[in-house]
Amino acid sequence: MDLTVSDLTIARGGVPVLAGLSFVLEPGHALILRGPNGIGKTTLLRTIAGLQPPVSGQITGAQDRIAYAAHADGIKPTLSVVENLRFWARVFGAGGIQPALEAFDLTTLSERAAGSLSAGQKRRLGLARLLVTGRPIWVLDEPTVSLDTRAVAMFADAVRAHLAWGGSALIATHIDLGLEAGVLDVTPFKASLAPAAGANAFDEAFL
Ligand SMILES: Nc1ncnc2c1ncn2[C@@H]1O[C@H](COP(=O)(O)OP(=O)(O)OP(=O)(O)O)[C@@H](O)[C@H]1O
Repeated sequence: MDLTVSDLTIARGGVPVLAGLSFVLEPGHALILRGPNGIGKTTLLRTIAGLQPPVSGQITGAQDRIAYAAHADGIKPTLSVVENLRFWARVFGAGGIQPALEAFDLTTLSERAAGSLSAGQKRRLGLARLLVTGRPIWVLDEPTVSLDTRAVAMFADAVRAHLAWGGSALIATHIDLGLEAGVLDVTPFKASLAPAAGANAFDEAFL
């Protein structure tokens, strides 16, 4: 099933950031989300993931089908690497823990407390989590932060395998992942700014 976004307007802190955005993401395809800092990429991904409502417009095909990886890794520091994956597999009712460990070269770290991992290792665990969700649409916000060249290649391989399985991915990134993917540049959808008072509003829900 496609993920379809129609005439979407989104806001952050009460200020519209993007307006009139429409696109379709089909199974087996990836879209790279591009645009300058602060334009609203994270806001768009959060809206598609259902963490905030749109101001207007429609999102269809997203319900219970999205695995979202935000800037934060979302890992449980006191659980081991393998316990983290078991936890997420149980939350999503899926599995495939061993392949997830292997895909991100985490097998030798599987009994380590996640809180004791390096930043790049934590990021690999956060991404391995995607594989145990069983969810078809990956929505990823700067997934390669802290990753070295080898880990970026592991991640790109995992995305390719996901697409080959019939999944899809929407990825905000500033680097070239070497994927066959479309580009969604949101720069033309920048909304005109609301009055200055609105622009200063702080939205705690984003923390
Ligand atoms: N907690 C907040 N409350 C209100 N406004 C915020 C908050 N956090 C960010 N903003 C503003 O919302 C706008 C959109 O931010 P967003 O994080 O979606 O941009 P982005 O395109 O993902 O940026 P980047 O490339 O820097 O990650 C920016 O102008 C930002 O200053």
